[in-house]
This record gives sequence, C-alpha cells and structure tokens, in this order.
Amino acid sequence: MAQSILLLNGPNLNLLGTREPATYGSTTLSDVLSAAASQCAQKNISFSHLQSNHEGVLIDRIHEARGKVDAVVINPGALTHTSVALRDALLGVDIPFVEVHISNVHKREPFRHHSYLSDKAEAVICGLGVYGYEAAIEFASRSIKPRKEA
Ligand SMILES: O=C(O)[C@@H]1C=C(O)[C@@H](O)[C@H](O)C1
Repeated sequence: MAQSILLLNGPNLNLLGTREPATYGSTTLSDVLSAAASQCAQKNISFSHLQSNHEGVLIDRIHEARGKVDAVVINPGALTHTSVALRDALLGVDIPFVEVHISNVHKREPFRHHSYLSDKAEAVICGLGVYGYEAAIEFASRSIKPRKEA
C-alpha cells in the first residue's frame, strides 16, 4: 500500500505542546514528527513533512508532491474551515489524503464544524489527540494504493 507519505501541518501547529494544552495536549510537533518518522520507517514507507503558517507555502508543497507521494496526511489547522485554495490544490494533484484534527472539531465552536476538505478525504480523523496522526499513517499504509509508476 502507500509507500510514501507527506505529512502537512497548517497554521499554529508549530505551537503544539504549549498552545491551549487542554485542547491540543502537551506533545510537541517535534515529538509528533519523530513518532511519525519512526512509524513510517518501521513500515519501509518514505516520510516527508512540512509545517507552515502560510497557505501558499502549503499549496506549493502539495504541488511539488504531485507524482512523488502516494498519500498526504494533513492537519490544515484553521485553513480547514476557510481554504478553498487548499482543497483545490489537493484535488489538482490527485493525491489521496487523510484529514486529521487533534481536537474533536464537532464539539467546538460552530465555525469549526465545516471543513472544505472532508468530503474529498479518504478518511477524517478527529478528537483522538495526536494519536490521530498515528492512526492516519496506519490507515494510509494499509488502505491507500501506491500511485502508478510513470
Ligand atoms: O484540532 C485540530 O488539530 C485543529 C487545529 C487547529 O489549529 C484549529 O484551527 C482547528 O479548528 C482544529
């Protein structure tokens, strides 16, 4: 199944571990990335990642991944609720993706209940804390087929 995974984290996720710990927990992004890298290595999956607070930087990275990765795991942060451009980028490169939210967005403010991505995601994982990243990678490794070689 998926042999290469790109993990993307959107705005403010660089603050993970110190940002509203009651909502997002105390695990840092660095810890999340280390765990994801180890998980992928154990599965012989190529792993890359990017966190950015800038929509266009994330979009450019998605474009760059075209034809190079089998799956994207993305926590878009607040861009989940605002970004048609991010949706269009993912659709435009035709890479299957898994949407992750650390918190249960459906238990929070109404504006967090809508996602511009969910209807196109292979799976949506929310409310599992940072375990959601592990679950997303496990799902992708089992369920997302490798892209056809050119
Ligand atoms: O739960 C999360 O990981 C998401 C992270 C954010 O930064 C919020 O803007 C989203 O609304 C929820």
